[in-house]
Amino acid sequence: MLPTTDFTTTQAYKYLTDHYISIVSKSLKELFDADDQRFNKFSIQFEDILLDYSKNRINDETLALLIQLAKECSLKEAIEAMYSGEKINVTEGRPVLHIALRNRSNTPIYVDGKDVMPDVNKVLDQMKAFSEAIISGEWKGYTGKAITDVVNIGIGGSDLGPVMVTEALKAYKNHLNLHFVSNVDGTHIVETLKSVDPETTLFLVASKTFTTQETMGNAHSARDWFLASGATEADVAKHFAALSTNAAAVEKFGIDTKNMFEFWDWVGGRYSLWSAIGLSIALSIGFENFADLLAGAHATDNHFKTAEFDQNIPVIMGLLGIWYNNFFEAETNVILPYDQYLHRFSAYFQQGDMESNGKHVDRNGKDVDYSTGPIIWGEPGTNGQHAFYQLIHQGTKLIPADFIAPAQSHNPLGEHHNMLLSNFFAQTEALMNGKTEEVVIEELKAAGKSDEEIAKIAPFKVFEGNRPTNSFLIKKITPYTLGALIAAYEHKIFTQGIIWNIYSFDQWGVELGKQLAGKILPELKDDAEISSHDSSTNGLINQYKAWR
Ligand SMILES: O=P(O)(O)OC[C@H]1O[C@H](O)[C@H](O)[C@@H](O)[C@@H]1O
Repeated sequence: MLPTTDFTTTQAYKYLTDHYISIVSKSLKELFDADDQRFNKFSIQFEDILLDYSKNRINDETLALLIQLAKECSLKEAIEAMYSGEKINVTEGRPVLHIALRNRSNTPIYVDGKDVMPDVNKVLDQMKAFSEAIISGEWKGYTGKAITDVVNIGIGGSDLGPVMVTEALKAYKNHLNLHFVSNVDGTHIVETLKSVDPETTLFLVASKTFTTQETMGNAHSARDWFLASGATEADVAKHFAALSTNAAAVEKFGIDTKNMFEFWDWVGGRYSLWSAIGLSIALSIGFENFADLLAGAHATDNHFKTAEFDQNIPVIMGLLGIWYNNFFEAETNVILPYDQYLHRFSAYFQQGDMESNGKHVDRNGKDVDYSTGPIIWGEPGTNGQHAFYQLIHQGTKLIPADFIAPAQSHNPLGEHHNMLLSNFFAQTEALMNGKTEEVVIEELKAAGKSDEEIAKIAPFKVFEGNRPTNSFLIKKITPYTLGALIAAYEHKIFTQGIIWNIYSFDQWGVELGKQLAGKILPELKDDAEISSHDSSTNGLINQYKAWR
């Protein structure tokens, strides 16, 4: 079972509270001046990933105390509990085993006394055979033509992972055109169907529960569109496959269970890209590349389980996040990939992190009196620099930032990659060092400004710096390194959830809105005036009825 320690009652937390006072008065620049070994000390290389975390507001003592905190919160035991298939998702009564989906060494993992690996491998074999048949053109649509387009219909965890990874690995893409429909807004499916041909399109209905309103709505509309093209019910089997844990609902929908790719309730939706939900990834980049993605994640799983905490990338990421969240009172964490292919990476971890650790009740069922999961956001560099970096550099909020960049580009083009990386290096340096008033004055003098002009403008040009960053330099974004990176972020979330003493693998907070939407939907059927809600909701519904 997971520990239930309140981390604010640990010795380490008390020491960290005092230690914070000594660190907060020091600038990063001073910390670097005081220790020429910072980079060597505070960086970790794992496989082809280098994490430099030296530009954080820490010193040796901070790190030692944070590691002590992890130990006092029994992080090691919690990792063991997850990996051994204990039902650590207590509120849903399930184990948490996305690690089993990428367990390429096939060591047995038991759930209720049964090794899950044979079933995992069976579905992987099914995905391999299916994706190869589609990619090679051996699989034919109902008029005998090969498949050219794949439409994944899913939302949340059944959409964001496949979207993020297929975009991130576009350089490995084959001839198939991938489309993703998630929003219940009819625009999404209508616009997608405009660009595909029913004779050559494969629909993947991706839903863990196979009850999600949006996905079921879109899947029904896709099937209606398919049948309206002249295809028959018998043709559905050639054009629809299901990725789900719910065989009964798949059958009820009319998808042949031969075309169903199964996964299990111990896979959380936001951790499911490694499961059958990743079929669109395997179709887009081929099964071997998908297997490499799993292998990269497996390498990180082993690293997380076995590396000492001071050499453990997910543990360090998690602890630094706690340092800022709970001592510096930072509210957000920005993720900034300097790689256009990674443009959905931050959006993916908005769900991964915020749905996991956006909780205010601890594992004892009590309200917490400390801050838990941060707000995750971000966009690729360099675009973000020209949009919101102003606030990161000169705003009033402390925003710890993760910078991610590949050393090798898939698209070497003239000086582009050096230009991109020069920005990547420059930003973390600028955030750390800032720019003093003296330097600003020097610059203005050199530009020929008068003393009066300088006095007027100088304050606005000062950067206080001292803004913390992590830098991930990755040799190249390959399926393997991407798998390793995603898994590192996943385990960072786990680390933080354990220390905050919350359950990271349920998501009750998304239910209320769904329930209420279910009540309101029948009220929208006719034009009768509504008075069953508060005045705001009534007013909005009635105006909607008047205008529609
Ligand atoms: O895969 P599904 O069962 O369709 O669920 C799709 C998504 O919807 C839910 O509301 C959850 O918040 C997500 O965690 C989940 O990924």
